[in-house]
Amino acid sequence: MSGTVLDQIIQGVRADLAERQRSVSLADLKTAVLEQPAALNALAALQQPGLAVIAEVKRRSPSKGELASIADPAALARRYAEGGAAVVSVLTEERRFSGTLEDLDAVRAAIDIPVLRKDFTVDAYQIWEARAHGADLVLLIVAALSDQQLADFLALTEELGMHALVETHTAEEVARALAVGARIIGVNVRNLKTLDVDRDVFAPLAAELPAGLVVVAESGVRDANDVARYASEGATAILVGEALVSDSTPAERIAEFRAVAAQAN
Ligand SMILES: O=P(O)(O)OC[C@@H](O)[C@@H](O)c1c[nH]c2ccccc12
Repeated sequence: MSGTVLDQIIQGVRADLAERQRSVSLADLKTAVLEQPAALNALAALQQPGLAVIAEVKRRSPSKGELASIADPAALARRYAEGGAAVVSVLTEERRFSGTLEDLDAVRAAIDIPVLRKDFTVDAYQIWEARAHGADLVLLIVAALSDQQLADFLALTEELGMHALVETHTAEEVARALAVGARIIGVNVRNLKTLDVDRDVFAPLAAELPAGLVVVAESGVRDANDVARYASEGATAILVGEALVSDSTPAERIAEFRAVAAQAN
C-alpha cells in the first residue's frame, strides 16, 4: 500500500462504501431520512456554557490497536450522557476502528443528546446515511476533501438539518474551513497522515479562530491537566476517546473534565 496513513484508510473506506451502496440505494436512504425525526441541534448543545465534552465510542485505533471491547455501546453512551457529555461520538469506520452503523443505531436509540457519526466522509452518500441512522452531526476532515467537496458536503449536511464538525490540523486547513463557513471547527492534534500526536499544535491554530465559533480540541486528552491546558488555550469543547473508553467510571471522568475547565477559565 502506498501513500499516507490517511490515504490508506480512505482506500478501505471507499471499498466498504461501494459495498454498502450495492446493498442500499441512495433512494432507499432518502426514504429512511424522511422517516427520521428531525436532527437535534448539536451546535446549540456545543454552545452551552462551560466546556462541552464530545465523548467517543471507540473500540480500537490504527495507532493504539485495541482500546476496549465495548460489548454494549448503548450502555456506554448512557453513562457519557449521565456524566454531562454534550454530544456522543460514534466511530462507524470498520477496518481500522472496529465501528459499525449498528453502533450508531444503538447509541441513537439509547440517548436524547446529539450524536456525531464519526467516519471518513468522502461521498455525499455517507451524509445521507448518517442522517438515515439518526446522526445530528457529521465529521468532515479538511485534509481528505477538496474545497468543492467541503463546500458541497457542508451544504448537504445543513440541508438535512445537521451540523458538521470540520476537522483541521494545519493553518492552511483552518483557513479552508473558515472559507466554507464552518461554525464547529476541530483541531486534531493527531496528524492523520502519520498518526503522530503533538499537543503543541492546538494553541497557535486556536488563536487564529474568530470568537463565536465552537473550537474543539481533538485527541490526546489523557487527564484533567490536558483538559485544563486545552481550555486555557481556547478550546470551547474537547473530543475524547481513549481516556474515556479505558476508564471504569467514564461519567465521573467527564464531570471532572468539565469542573477543571471551569477553574482554568
Ligand atoms: O482517543 P483520543 O486520543 O481521545 O482521540 C479521540 C478523537 O480525537 C480521535 O478518535 C479522532 C479525531 N479525528 C478523527 C478522525 C477519524 C478517526 C478518529 C479521529
